[in-house]
Amino acid sequence: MKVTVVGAGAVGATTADNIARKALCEELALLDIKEGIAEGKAQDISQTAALLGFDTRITGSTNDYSKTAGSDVVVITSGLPRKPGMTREELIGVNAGIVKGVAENILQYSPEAIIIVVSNPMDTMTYLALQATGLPKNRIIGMGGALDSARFKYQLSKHLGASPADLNAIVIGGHGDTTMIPLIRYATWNSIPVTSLLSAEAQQQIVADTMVGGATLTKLIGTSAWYAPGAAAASVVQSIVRDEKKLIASCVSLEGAYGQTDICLGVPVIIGKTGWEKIVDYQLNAEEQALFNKSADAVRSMNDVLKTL
Ligand SMILES: NC(=O)C1=CN([C@@H]2O[C@H](COP(=O)(O)OP(=O)(O)OC[C@H]3O[C@@H](n4cnc5c(N)ncnc54)[C@H](O)[C@@H]3O)[C@@H](O)[C@H]2O)C=CC1
Ligand SMILES: O=C([O-])CC(=O)C(=O)O
Repeated sequence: MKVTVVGAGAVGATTADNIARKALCEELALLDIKEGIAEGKAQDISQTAALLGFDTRITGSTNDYSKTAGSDVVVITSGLPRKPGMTREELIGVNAGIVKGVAENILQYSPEAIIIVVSNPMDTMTYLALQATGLPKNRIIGMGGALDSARFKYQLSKHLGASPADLNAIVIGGHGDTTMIPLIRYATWNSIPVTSLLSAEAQQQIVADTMVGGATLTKLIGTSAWYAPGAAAASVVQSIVRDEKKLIASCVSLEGAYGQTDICLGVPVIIGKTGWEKIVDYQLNAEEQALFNKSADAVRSMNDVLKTL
């Protein structure tokens, strides 16, 4: 099994580190456009092998796509992160060109790869990757829901004084400050609905804090987060390479599911060795469906911006 991570910055390197620690593949290729960074980080992560006990062979290259040849899974993290005060959507102008170019280069050397898109604005970048590569829709997965659902569990765990591992909770919709939909009605602690354990006020606070999870960290750190994003991207890789068939909220092409077409948006999907294998219908109520439609409208207007670039 071979995995490539494009972009050896904060998120890309953390994704690679998680993949290596878990020995998810035999070969791991890191690639970046900036001279030396992928080679350096590949060496640095490789030097943890003796300490952590993994055998994954890790290579780094400066924009040499031949080194990525034959990858089964490719994670695209290349592109600008936001600064405090910015939205993810403001990154579209620079990141669209980067993601399109990277996706095309990847395809030349790894025509069978499953592509995981991380770069922001992620929903639109996933749509762009699908259009640019023309790959079957099941092989393009946008990573956002895995991270947002983990953040939702973090917020719930704080309010409940519970272990995040005892929580089941999912965020669908767009990966944006105002487009995310934490499905609190479906969230449970050890199978008990959290709605029966938390006040209405606490529930509202948890949903609101989850939605601005990325913005909150960007303000604190000065650039956007990488530990949870890297772990989340690696969890999607894991479900593919181990054919786990985990249910992970992910941004995928919708052709009627959840009432939407011609868009990539976050929905619960089963992820296995062929990519995203099926969409699970959570039977949204009228209020949730209205939020989903609003989220789709916002993402669709970002997708329209692609035509103007
Ligand atoms: N979908 C999600 O849940 C998340 C998405 N992100 C997004 O991931 C992206 C990366 O974030 P960070 O790693 O923090 O940024 P970073 O600036 O640390 O790393 C980005 C890397 O991409 C490289 N790069 C730029 N153009 C390239 C090209 N054409 N080919 C190859 N490499 C290229 C840069 O040299 C840099 O090393 C951002 O767009 C950020 O908004 C970040 C966190 C979560
Ligand atoms: O907030 C950002 O810009 C990066 C990101 O997508 C996240 O951490 O959720």
